[in-house]
Amino acid sequence: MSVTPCDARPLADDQNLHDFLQTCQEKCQASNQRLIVSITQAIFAVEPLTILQQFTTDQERVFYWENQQQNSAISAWGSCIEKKIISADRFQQTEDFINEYRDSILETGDTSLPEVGAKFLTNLTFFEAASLSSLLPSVTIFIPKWQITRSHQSCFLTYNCFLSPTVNIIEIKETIKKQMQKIETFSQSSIRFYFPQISSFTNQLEKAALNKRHPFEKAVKLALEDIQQQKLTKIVLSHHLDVVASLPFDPFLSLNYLRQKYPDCYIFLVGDGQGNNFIGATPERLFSLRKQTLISDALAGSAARGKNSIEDEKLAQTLLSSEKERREHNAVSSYIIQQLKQLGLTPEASRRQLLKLNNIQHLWTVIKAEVPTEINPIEIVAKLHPTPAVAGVPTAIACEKIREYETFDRAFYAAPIGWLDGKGNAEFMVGIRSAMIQKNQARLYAGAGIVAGSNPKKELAEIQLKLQAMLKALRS
Ligand SMILES: C=C(O[C@H]1C=CC=C(C(=O)O)[C@@H]1O)C(=O)O
Repeated sequence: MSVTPCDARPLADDQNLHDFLQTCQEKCQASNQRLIVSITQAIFAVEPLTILQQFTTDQERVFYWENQQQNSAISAWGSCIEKKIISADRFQQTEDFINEYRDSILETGDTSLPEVGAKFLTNLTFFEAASLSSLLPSVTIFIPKWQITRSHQSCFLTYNCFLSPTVNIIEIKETIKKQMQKIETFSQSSIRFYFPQISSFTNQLEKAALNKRHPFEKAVKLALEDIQQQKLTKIVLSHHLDVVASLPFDPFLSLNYLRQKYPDCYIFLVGDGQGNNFIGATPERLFSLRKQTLISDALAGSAARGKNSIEDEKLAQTLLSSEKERREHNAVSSYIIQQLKQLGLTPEASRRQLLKLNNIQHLWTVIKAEVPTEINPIEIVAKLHPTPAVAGVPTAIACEKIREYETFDRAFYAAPIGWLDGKGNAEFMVGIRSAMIQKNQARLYAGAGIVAGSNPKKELAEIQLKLQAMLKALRS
C-alpha cells in the first residue's frame, strides 16, 4: 500500500485530486495493471450506523464494526474487490489475497488514525468447512467501495475503486463528490438517530424461547461424561433459538438497541447482500494490533448481575473465588499465551479481573505482546481461533464433540470478524452474543463453557440469560 501525501481534504481542491488520479493512472499505464485508488476525506460529524441504514440497499455487501470503548466505528458498503473462500487452507488463501492486493492500493487523504482509510474487512465461519446446507463461504474478505469511519469526534469518508489505464477520471471525481454531498445534506437534516419502532414480535419470540430447553441440557450431560472419562477438560457448547416474526427484522434497529445497552461490547453487522445479516454485541476481542502492540482478551467464567449492588458484589465475589470458574477461565488465558508463544512472541498477562456487562459478568484477563512487522494479522487469527472461550481443551477433540453434540451448524457464530490494513493495524472480535437474520426469521446463538463440576441446569440458565439479551434487541 502506498500513501501519497496530500491535503487532508483532497476533494476540496479539484486540481489536487485530479493530479493524484492522473499520476495513479500513469502508474497503471506504465505497469499495465489495474490499481486500487483509495481517497479519504474528513467530513461533517455523522453517525456511521445511520449512514449505513440510509445509504445501502439489501443487495449490497455491508459491514459495521464499532469499538465503543475507543469511540470508533466503521460502516462500509459495496465492494471494490472481494473474495469468498470455500476450500480448505482458508487462512493461507486469505493471506495470499491480501498480499496480492495490498501493494496495488494507492491511498490519498488523511489516514493517520488507525481506523481510517483503506481496509480489508473480513468474517469467517466457525469451522473451516461449514455444513453444505448453510452454503456460507468459510472466509469472506473484501475492500468496500464506501466506508465511513468515526474516530473519537472526527469522521471520514473513504472511496475505493479500481483504476484501469482507460477509466474516466472525471467520472470518479463526480461519483465521490455526489456521495459527499448526499452524506452532508443528510447529516445536516438528521441530528439524531431515527429508527422506526416495531413492537409486534413479543409473543412469538417468547413462545419459541420456551420450546428449546432439553437438547442443550442433554448435550451438557454427555460432555460431562466425556470430561469424566478424561477425553477433554473443557468444551463450550452452544444452543440456537429460531424465531419468526410477522414483519422483517430490522438489523439496524437491533444494533442501535445493542450499542446503547452494551457500551462495553463491540457491535457488529455483516450483511452479504443476499439477505443474510449477522449481527451482535460481543465483549470478546480476539486481538487488536496497533503500532505492533497486540492486545487479546481471555474472557470466560460467568455470573449474572445482581438486582442491587449488594447482590451484585456477592455474585462477583463468588465468581472471583470459584475454583470451577477459575479453571474454565484459565483454560482460555493459558491457551492464548501458549499460542502467541508459538508465534515467537513474549506475551504478558494482566491480573484476573471482572468485566461487568449489563446482563452478565465475566472473568477477564488482558494479554499483551509486541508483534514484529513480518507477522501477518491473519497468521495470528489462524493461531488463536478457536480459543477455549468458544471451543475447548484440547481444541481438536472439543471441536469434534461440538459437531457431534450440537444439532445445528455454528455458521458465523463464535468466529472471527474484523479488519486489517496495509500498515500493520488490525482488530478482530469473536462473534458471540449474535444472531443471523434473514428477513422475518432469525437464529440466535449463545454458548457456555463446560468443565468438571458444571451443572447442566445452571449452564442452561446462563445461555438463556445470553439469548434473552438478543431477543430483546430483536424486539426493540
Ligand atoms: C461462548 C460464549 O461465551 C463465552 C465467553 C465468555 C464467557 C463464557 C462462559 O462463561 O461460558 C463463554 O466461554 C457465548 O456467549 O456464546
